[in-house]
Amino acid sequence: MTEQTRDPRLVVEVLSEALPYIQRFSGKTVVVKYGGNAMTEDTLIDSFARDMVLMKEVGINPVVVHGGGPQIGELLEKLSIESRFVNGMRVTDAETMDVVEMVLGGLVNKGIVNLINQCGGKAIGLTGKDGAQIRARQLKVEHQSPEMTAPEIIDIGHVGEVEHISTDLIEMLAARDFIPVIAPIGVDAKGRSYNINADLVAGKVAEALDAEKLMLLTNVAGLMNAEGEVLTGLTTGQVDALIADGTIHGGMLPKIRCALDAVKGGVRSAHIIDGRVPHATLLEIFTNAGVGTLITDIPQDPNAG
Ligand SMILES: Nc1ncnc2c1ncn2[C@@H]1O[C@H](COP(=O)(O)OP(=O)(O)O)[C@@H](O)[C@H]1O
Ligand SMILES: CC(=O)N[C@@H](CCC(=O)OP(=O)(O)O)C(=O)O
Repeated sequence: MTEQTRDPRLVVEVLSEALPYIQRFSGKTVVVKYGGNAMTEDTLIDSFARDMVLMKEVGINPVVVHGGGPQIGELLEKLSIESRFVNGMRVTDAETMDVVEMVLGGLVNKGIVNLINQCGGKAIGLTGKDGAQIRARQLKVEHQSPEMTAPEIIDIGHVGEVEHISTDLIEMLAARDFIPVIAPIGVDAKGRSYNINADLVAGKVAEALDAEKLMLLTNVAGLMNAEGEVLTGLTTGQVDALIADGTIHGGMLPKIRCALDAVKGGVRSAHIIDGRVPHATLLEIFTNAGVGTLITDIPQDPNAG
């Protein structure tokens, strides 16, 4: 429907319906993880940027943590650098780390910042190196292939896990009406850079900020079972079983783990939602429509002791 044909009474009704949600979330922090797979269409990126600005305008504090896996893959391919993943993590040698830092900290980060600013917001782009806000250490990955009897610990290079998040820089910016946009690059005490999965960073940032919500935007309708049905309200035991039988694999592994960890760490709710749906984040915050997979708290497994 065009602006001219839209019934003004409907617009006012919709605005009025959003009032209780605006009141409920005003002053609260919402961490939005914007995945590289959800950034594929210009109109969707634009609607995402508008949503962040609208949230800020109604008094919510959005903090964006972005990915960019496909964009890193594209540049690596152009440079003829091979890339592979173990347990959803990119094996990152020194050469790959340089590309990761260029793509995430440069192209992708500044692209999102620019779009939010074009929509009338005040976005500031940062990596975890700014203010040393994402302290990281090397991630040791446990890997087991079918032919192995026991898992082995393997070194996948400059891949990090979050040791500590300093929130002062984010809080200072948010208090001055800026929207922080954070690239998932960490740094250790010796100044070494780490490539960290963006879901893991988003989860830790949400915990450190004591966020109301963590929204993980991706390119699927939510966490799905083998039949393709969206699952919601799962127990940790059910998640473990879905991982063991291979239903949850690849990029969904870090996503579900960080959602569970975030709610365990005090974030009120975590959502895995479809970034291909226009205005997915607003639908989640301002309406009753359930979008994607919701994780509120960790229900007790019936068989847990
Ligand atoms: N059980 C599952 N339900 C939904 N998606 C799954 C599942 N297991 C694996 N996936 C994969 O996880 C992908 C999302 O993770 P990822 O590619 O890292 O996205 P993003 O870039 O948004 O972080 C989906 O596109 C899908 O291919
Ligand atoms: C260690 C690791 O795998 N890091 C990711 C960082 C980007 C990311 O997480 O991007 P998406 O959210 O778009 O998947 C990578 O190199 O692709």
